[in-house]
Amino acid sequence: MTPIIEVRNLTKHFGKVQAVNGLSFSIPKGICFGLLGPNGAGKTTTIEMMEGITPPTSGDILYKGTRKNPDFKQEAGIQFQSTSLMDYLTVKEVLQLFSSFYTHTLPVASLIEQCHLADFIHQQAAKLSGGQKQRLLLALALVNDPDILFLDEPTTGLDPQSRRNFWHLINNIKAQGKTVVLTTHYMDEAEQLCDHLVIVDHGQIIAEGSPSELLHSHFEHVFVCLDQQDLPDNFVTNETTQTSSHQIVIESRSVENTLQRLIQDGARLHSLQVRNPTLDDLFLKLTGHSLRE
Ligand SMILES: Nc1ncnc2c1ncn2[C@@H]1O[C@H](COP(=O)(O)OP(=O)(O)OP(=O)(O)O)[C@@H](O)[C@H]1O
Repeated sequence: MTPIIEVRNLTKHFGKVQAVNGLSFSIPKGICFGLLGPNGAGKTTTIEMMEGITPPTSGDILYKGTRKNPDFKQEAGIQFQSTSLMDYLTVKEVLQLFSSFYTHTLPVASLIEQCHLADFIHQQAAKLSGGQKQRLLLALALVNDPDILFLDEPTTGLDPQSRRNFWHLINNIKAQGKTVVLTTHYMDEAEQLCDHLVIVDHGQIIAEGSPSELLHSHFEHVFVCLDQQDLPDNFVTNETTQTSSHQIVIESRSVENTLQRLIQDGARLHSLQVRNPTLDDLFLKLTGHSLRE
């Protein structure tokens, strides 16, 4: 089946800065596709080129198999990283205003219900909390009932509860068969929402696949973590260890064997944690630095 978006050898220079450096990927219809990378990796520039906001320096972007598809503007919904709203309008008035820009729209009542806006429809946009504003921006991106929804770092700055609420809304949108393209630097967001991920650093793809494929193909072990002070001075292991601040992280292929040896060697286990590798660990392994740096 023709991908809904296909990107070929995309580059973008801003003067001497090479923001995007030869990206190629395809987005099948109906999935949640994520661009994951640290600040400055080129995510916003890439999504804005797909949205048609920023012209590429070189490369091609095909929508439903063609370069210039006149339907794109009617069929795409965009939530920018930051948007200025008419602060003196109420939530309902903003929704009505944006609806007037399109010929085909979803009923305002349905947007209010889908994005959980009912409790503050008469509130001025300026008075919304961070989470409420993001839900309004999501509703505005859905006004034209888009086939494809672009979300640029949609939960940056939100508290954990608001982020989870937002993820719930995105999963409902996915369940309607819409394609979602999002950028994020949160590995948990990528793991929760994305069916397929492209991990970018310095404008280039460093890994690609579903979150579970990526983790299974790069890691055969789990992490056994202990406070440094709980290990005996003479502790030696043939497993790979990393030290992060005051913690020792042992890459263990058998938790049972690692624990047995720790006990034999007289380690104290009260700070023990066993955890699976994350996308942040993968990023660290591939680039030598953390997603959060
Ligand atoms: N309009 C511009 N003019 C000059 N440089 C730019 C411009 N837009 C982006 N850049 C540079 O291009 C690089 C990629 O920026 P981009 O915003 O795409 O990264 P990002 O991954 O989205 O980061 P963030 O998560 O911080 O938004 C950065 O070095 C940035 O400074």
